[in-house]
Amino acid sequence: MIASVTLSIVNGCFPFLTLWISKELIDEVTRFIQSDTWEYVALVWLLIGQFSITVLSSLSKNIKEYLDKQMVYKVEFDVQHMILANTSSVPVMYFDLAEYHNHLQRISGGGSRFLSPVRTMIDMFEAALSLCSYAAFLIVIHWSLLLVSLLATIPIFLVQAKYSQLRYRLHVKQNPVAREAEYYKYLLQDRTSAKEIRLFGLASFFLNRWIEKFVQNASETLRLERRQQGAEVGMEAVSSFFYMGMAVALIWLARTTKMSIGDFIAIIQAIQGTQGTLNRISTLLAKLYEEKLYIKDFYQFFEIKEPRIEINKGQEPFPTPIQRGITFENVSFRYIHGDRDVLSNVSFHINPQEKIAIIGQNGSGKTTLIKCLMGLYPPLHGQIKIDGKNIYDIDQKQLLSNITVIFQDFIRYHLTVRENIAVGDIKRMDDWERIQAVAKVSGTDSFIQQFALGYETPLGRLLVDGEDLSGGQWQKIALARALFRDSQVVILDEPTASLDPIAEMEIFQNFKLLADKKIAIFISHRMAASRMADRIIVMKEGKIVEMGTHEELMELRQEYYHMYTMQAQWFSAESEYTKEVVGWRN
Ligand SMILES: Nc1ncnc2c1ncn2[C@@H]1O[C@H](COP(=O)(O)OP(=O)(O)OP(=O)(O)O)[C@@H](O)[C@H]1O
Repeated sequence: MIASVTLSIVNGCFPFLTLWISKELIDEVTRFIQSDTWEYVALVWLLIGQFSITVLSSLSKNIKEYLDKQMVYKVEFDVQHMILANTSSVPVMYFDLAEYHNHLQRISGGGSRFLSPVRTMIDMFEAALSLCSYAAFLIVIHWSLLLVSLLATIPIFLVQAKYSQLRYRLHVKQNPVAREAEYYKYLLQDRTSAKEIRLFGLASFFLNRWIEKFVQNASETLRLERRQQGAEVGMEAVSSFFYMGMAVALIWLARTTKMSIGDFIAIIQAIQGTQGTLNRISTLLAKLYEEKLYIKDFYQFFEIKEPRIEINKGQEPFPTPIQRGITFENVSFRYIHGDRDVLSNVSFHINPQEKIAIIGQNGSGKTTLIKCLMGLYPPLHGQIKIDGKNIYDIDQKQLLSNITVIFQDFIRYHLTVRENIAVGDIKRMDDWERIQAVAKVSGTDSFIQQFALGYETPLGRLLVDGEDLSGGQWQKIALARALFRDSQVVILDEPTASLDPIAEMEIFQNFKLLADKKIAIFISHRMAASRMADRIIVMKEGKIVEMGTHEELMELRQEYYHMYTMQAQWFSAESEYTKEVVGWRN
């Protein structure tokens, strides 16, 4: 930036130098033509001088242009890097906060916000230079001329500063509406939503929503703009009034003193020049003020501290191998904006190498329980312990690397098959043998062999030649990824929801093998799968209502029994359900 500013000052000198050397050259050429002698040394030097100035001027201009571009990239890089470093490391709970997303969107304008004040300051520097020369001229005539010129600018500056602040406040207020508009735009542009938008004929519905939100923001902005323009006209009238007073005073001076017409015109021009420059400085100052607000907002984003979000600062190592197991002690949890406990007083213990199934109706808190175990969501009350150590005392990296989870909404990475599996343990990216082994166990290998590029086939539609997979095939890839990571605890949240019955059967047959010597937790709505577990936890409305083996729970004849028999009845020709459903056909 310093180099760029220096070069703009240097560039400003070149026109004077060019003018001067052209004048000298013309004089020298005239003298040379009229002279009888061949004295050409001075002429040659002047030509060399002109050549050098042209080259140097071009060099300096182009270096400055390059430096400016480099500055844009550097600032853009730093800004984006800071944002990405933040979004990829803040506690996951921040993503549940709408304010976080609003703030993120406000600052995502990029590096231009940072470069703009730099340009404004350079402009101000130039304006200040010309102001100095006008001011010097006016002070020589009378100091009051400069004072009145300064006073005349104050109203305009005040209006501009006020509206800069109003514009910033409006921007903050409009942010949620802008995000909403963005969402409707996304729905209308996104590949995955394209089918359903057409199926339900939602295009004009979302388009109208987008128009509504867009127009709402645009009309508010324009209303403010109109008010500002009106206020500026008023303030300019006030300034002109000052200047008119000065003009009258000058006319009176011209009449009563010996001021020449030339002096009078020069003073009027100096006053006009001062007025113009001061107005420009005032506009630039207001702009700088507005830019300051945005930059402050940018830095505030990185200082957000949500008191309700506990940061995991544990240092202790993860117990390896786990010897006593995992314990939930009276754990209660509530989402940050929630008004009820999603988990309440949950207590249970999992022994080393035990296989646990968690079942329960939709929304009963199964996934939330897993998110708490991973240390992503701190309990409101109670503790989660592994071998007696509170998970918040364990180093977070170690905790996460010892727990593998496949969530229902796992990521479908637009990477190659090999990379999709290997991201499960990025350090072992090149462990070919293991990649192939887990691909075989998860059932991925059989369909990968059909692709010409095999494991190097890009998946998804982002890359050229990318292959898209079916829901079940993606799920197999996710399963392979989880297996690739050799952790002590494996958690599968609805692992087989998209799998066909044969694949599901295979996965469950392999499950004991896959999770051998590990603690395994799986959440499933397929009641039959829960029979594989050593113990079953039944959840209802955030509480554990039953716990035991399949046989024990069946004997209890309560929640589990009802859920199990209800599903089993679908397959029994004698059951009431089957008779009713078959009855629909008749
Ligand atoms: N990020 C969140 N913010 C606020 N509430 C949430 C959030 N995630 C889940 N919930 C609420 O917490 C409750 C439990 O959700 P959870 O996902 O744990 O249920 P689940 O038992 O896994 O359900 P399913 O069987 O449908 O997957 C639900 O009522 C849901 O509305």
